[in-house]
Amino acid sequence: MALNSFVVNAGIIGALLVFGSYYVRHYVVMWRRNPQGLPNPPGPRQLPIIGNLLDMPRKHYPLTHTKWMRKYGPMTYLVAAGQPFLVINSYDVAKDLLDKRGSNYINRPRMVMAGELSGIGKATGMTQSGTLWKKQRRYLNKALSGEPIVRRDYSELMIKRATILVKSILDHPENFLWEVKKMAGHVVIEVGYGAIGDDEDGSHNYIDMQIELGIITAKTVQGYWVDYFPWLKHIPTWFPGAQFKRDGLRWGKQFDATRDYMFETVRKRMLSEDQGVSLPSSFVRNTLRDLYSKPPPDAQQLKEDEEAIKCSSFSFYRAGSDTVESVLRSFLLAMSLYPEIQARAYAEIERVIGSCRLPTVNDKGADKMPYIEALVLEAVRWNPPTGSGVPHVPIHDDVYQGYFIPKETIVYNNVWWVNNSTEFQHADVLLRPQDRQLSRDPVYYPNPSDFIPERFLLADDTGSGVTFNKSTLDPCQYVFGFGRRICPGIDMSVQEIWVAIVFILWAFEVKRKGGGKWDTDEDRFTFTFISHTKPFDCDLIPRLDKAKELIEEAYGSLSSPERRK
Ligand code: HEM
Repeated sequence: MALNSFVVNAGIIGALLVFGSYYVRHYVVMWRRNPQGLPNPPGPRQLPIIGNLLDMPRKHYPLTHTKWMRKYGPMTYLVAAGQPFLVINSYDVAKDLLDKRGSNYINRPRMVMAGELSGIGKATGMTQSGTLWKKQRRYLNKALSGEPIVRRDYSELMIKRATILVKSILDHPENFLWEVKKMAGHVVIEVGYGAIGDDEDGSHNYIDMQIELGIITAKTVQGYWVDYFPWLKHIPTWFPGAQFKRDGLRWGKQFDATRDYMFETVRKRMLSEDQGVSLPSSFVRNTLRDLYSKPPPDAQQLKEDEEAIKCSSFSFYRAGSDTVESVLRSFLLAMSLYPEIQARAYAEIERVIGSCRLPTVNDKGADKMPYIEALVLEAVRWNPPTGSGVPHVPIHDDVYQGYFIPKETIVYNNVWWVNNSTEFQHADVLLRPQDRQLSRDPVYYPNPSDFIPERFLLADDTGSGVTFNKSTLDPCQYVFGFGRRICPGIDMSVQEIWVAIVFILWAFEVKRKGGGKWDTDEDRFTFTFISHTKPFDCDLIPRLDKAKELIEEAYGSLSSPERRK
């Protein structure tokens, strides 16, 4: 008994000493770097020794960030275990800091568990700024820059994948959510690697591997003590309590093995292409071909470029699937909850495309189908996939609106907030008009929790239709992030979401099935790192026999590996 209480007391004292040393070090460093004594932005009161450790959310970040917004205004500042955090709750502040001062707010947080132990840090989105990251961005930007390039290079593939999606739902309507997940995964896998699995022995199914890695990623970013106390990563794996390290190293090996396998498979086949083996176009094949046709002057640079291609192709795989799936799930849930909106969208599809041909990307455009264009934006806004953004980190100290923001602060930007106009007026801090908020701002989006594509439309002068309303804030301006780290996949995502939505509505009527409570945002969405709808059920009822025939015909003309489901 006495020994037990000694161990407990020693543990508590040890923890207090560790926290205390971080706390003291943080304030000494701040005092030295901020000689004018400028205040930090407002935030919850910091307790001695542990700072704001108890205030830090472990889940539902966007909801907690929104609460802080009501209390502290456009910026909330916290310190936990010596690590400063800033939550931006305003579009204009995000533009000022992350866009206009983008060369400063360019880094990512040091995530010891996810980045260093588990190897996820090799993904473009986690790589710190520097030569490797710049090279990765250059390759990604070249492959994805601009709507015309996306339309030219990826439309055919997206139409093929949407055809397979509709065919799969026709065959197994009960699996519609799984089929949507697969489509989102298959598009990026095929763009990246030209195949959705290893065709030689069929033993590597890339989508299963992707789902496994997704589960691991979700575990690693949950917040481990080692993220607060990086020295913990040096404790030996056999040490009691070092399970996190054993897990991290195991997961890291799995990440590396998957990344290497997928890259090397394409590279080896590409090198034998000249001997008559033909290989489908893909990001890895095309960028490696360009690289090998004009190799850099020295072997070291060549190695760096190969590494950059390997990591950036893996980013398609990791960053471009869950996010698109999230928007498509939001769209399906909305269609089941708002049948009158679905009817309006289908009327436009029927008028422009009809039932005698498949949709094509040539049907896309605010001049051709403005309602569908608005529907896509509303699906993106309704539940932004990364509600609290992906954190940025400044490399230098900064002063903004009289507040001191230390370098290495972890900066979240909350693109979500739940509110309604009454609550807005009663907010503890009155927001100035220029501190515009994001997806749930009643000033920008009246009745923000409702799914209303019309908010992006105006009745046109002739009264015969609608035109696009350019004065409504386009959610793509914030949902895809800010500054130098902005998502390189915006055009690709918007086009892919458009193709999937049009194919689904053209082929099916989405009907609500089952009960459940779907009234509020909290009833509908998970607010996890990638926020999805909660599981829901609906019937997808085929609209027309002719549509079914056209899909069967298009599907029949695909080769067998493409049809592999
Ligand atoms: C609806 C779909 C998508 C959403 C909502 C989304 C959102 C985001 C956001 C918020 C960021 C962080 C930006 C920042 O730091 O400010 C990001 C980064 C990134 N996204 Fe996307 N994304 C989507 C689809 C895609 C696709 C299809 C790709 C694949 C090509 C992709 C590749 C990336 C990469 C590589 C980064 C890291 C960029 C960097 O750190 O330099 N994303 N995305």
